[in-house]
Amino acid sequence: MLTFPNAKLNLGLYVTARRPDGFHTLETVFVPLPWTDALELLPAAPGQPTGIVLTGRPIPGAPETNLCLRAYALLQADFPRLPPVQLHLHKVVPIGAGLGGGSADAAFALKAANELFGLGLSTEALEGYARRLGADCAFFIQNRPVLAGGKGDEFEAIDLPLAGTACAVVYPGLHIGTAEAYARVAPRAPAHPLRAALAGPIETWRGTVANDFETALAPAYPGLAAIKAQLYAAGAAYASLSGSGSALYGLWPGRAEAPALDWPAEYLVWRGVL
Ligand SMILES: C[C@](O)(CO)[C@H](O)COP(=O)(O)OP(=O)(O)OC[C@H]1O[C@@H](n2ccc(N)nc2=O)[C@H](O)[C@@H]1O
Ligand SMILES: Nc1ncnc2c1ncn2[C@@H]1O[C@H](COP(=O)(O)OP(=O)(O)OP(=O)(O)O)[C@@H](O)[C@H]1O
Repeated sequence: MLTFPNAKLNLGLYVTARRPDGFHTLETVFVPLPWTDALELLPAAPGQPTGIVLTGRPIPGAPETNLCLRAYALLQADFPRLPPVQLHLHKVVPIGAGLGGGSADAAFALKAANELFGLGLSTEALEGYARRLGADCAFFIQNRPVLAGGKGDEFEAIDLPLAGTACAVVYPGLHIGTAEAYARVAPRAPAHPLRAALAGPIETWRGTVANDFETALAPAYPGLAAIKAQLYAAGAAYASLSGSGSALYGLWPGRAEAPALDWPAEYLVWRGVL
């Protein structure tokens, strides 16, 4: 079975408190971003153990630690008759970008195994497995816009005026580790509750919708603010860091496509429509 795990963007992100277990509570909105990896899951050849072939963008760490294998191992612990599988992950989405790429791969591996082997797991059950793999991971099970609370894994539906909005995502080649980014944030209550702020036209979000990681990361990564300024200079109605960075995005409602800007050659840029 061939799937295309997509990335996500965060619209607003408030780190509201530090929890006793070291994680943080969030208020954020997740939206799917159609920048995708490719992930194939097939029964392994007879006599072969479970394995993964990795192509595309290099992934730090040993292949055995890949989140897709960890996802399949979780299912095998509860379904001992699941056969060995051969996974092929072609990595496209940048890593350490705040785009949730690794989490998406793991969630899509769970969904593919559920379907291929007829496990009959409900959406809630799949989200339960996903939560054990990463805070972001459960979002990718339903993969539709949500207002998220808790660790970023408790969801409420939200309607957003985004359909047809042109978008550019800019990854400046900096790998910002998620734990490192959280360690730099001072938790606080949101200045503007997110659901109400996002109910306004996109043009108003600049004054009302913020990502707490932007200020927290600014001293160590001064180049991020310059990218955001370039997106606004190019006419974006709204621009922000996604998640814990280092990718930033701009939104151009009512335009067929985002402008092609003159970014340094080492940057990765995705342009498309949400
Ligand atoms: C920054 C976001 O992308 C926003 O959507 C996510 O919160 C990150 O979620 P994720 O990559 O799935 O994170 P995990 O793999 O679960 O956790 C990585 C590390 O990030 C920190 N972490 C993560 C999520 C959270 N709510 N609080 C945290 O403090 C913890 O130090 C944790 O050890
Ligand atoms: N399939 C995968 N894709 C990406 N990273 C993976 C994968 N499996 C395991 N990893 C590990 O997870 C780390 C990336 O996690 P990190 O949280 O920084 O980035 P991300 O998952 O790409 O997106 P985000 O920054 O939004 O969480 C990598 O350094 C790598 O060691």
